[in-house]
Amino acid sequence: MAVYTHLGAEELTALIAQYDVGELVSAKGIAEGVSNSNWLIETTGSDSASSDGRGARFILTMYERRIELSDLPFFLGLLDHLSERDCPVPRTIHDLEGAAYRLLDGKAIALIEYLPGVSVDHPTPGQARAVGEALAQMHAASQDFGQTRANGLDIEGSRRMLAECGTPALASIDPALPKSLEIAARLSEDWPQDLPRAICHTDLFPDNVLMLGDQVTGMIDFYFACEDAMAYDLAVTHAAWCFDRTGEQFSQDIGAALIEGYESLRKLEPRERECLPILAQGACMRFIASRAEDWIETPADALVTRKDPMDFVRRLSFYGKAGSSAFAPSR
Ligand SMILES: Nc1ncnc2c1ncn2[C@@H]1O[C@H](COP(=O)(O)OP(=O)(O)O)[C@@H](O)[C@H]1O
Ligand SMILES: N[C@@H](CCOP(=O)(O)O)C(=O)O
Repeated sequence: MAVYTHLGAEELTALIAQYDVGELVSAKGIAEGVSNSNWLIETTGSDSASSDGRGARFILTMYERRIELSDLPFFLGLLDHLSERDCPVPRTIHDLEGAAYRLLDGKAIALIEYLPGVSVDHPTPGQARAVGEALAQMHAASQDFGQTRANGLDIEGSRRMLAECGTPALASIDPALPKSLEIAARLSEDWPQDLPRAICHTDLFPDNVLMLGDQVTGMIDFYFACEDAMAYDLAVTHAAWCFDRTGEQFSQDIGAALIEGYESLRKLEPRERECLPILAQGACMRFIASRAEDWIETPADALVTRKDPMDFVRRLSFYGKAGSSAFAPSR
């Protein structure tokens, strides 16, 4: 689930009245997601690409965890920048005073364009190809964004987050988990610093991509977006799309299609290709760290499905053993 905060009908009606989107018709809490509270909002207005004669639909997001208020102009401005450049990204709906976000009881909220599509559980090579292409399009479109944000969960940030969990707490999740600390230290020492950069999504999992058939209709959840190496973003997406949920089964075909789609718009430099194995291991480390921290900090009775860090320990081990063969074209 991800509705952490209850908003009453009166509160929602008053909130929607602050936007030029018509009157509130309905608001339904959205179960998916883990970080923020989200509602699907319907209004009497028609100011939305998704309007189908029944009114207009929007996503209302209340920012709950891991998001600094000072980063919101970057995230919401990025949505507008990318959607203006025809990337499949929802735009931010600004309020009557032009503000991209508002505060409600001390929490930030934003109204976001609703995009059609569904998240796939078992992607096909055609879908992976489209995702690779959409990622490359986003990297190109972000070049003139003009704002930047550091990656707080880069390899050193991930190593620190994991270390702060403490060995006993990590071992209580799984006895094999503390070993990741040593690997994180090694990756941090060897991390490449010379790769071409752009604004990256850094969390482009299947549940953050909306699709209709083989078409990407929406890339959402840009709340980890930051400046980093473009090949790192591709490596994150590879780790997120090319395995079954638990990380036991790797699909060479999905990986090859993803990279082929990316390279149809932006060819990787030889140095970027050479670094893919270490970048993918760093990507796994980032999700091991955040999942371990969430696992330890989430109360056992919270209505949130905790994600297992071991799913990414398995991927990490795969990338460590496979090296560059994990990124080879399909046979
Ligand atoms: N712009 C959008 N258009 C359509 N559905 C969306 C949009 N944004 C979010 N959603 C829906 O809300 C769910 C949760 O959103 P997400 O941003 O991933 O939340 P969280 O940050 O909590 O992970 C998504 O899985 C999707 O179903
Ligand atoms: N994709 C990450 C978790 C981040 O959560 P999101 O719902 O905000 O995408 C993971 O799988 O660990």
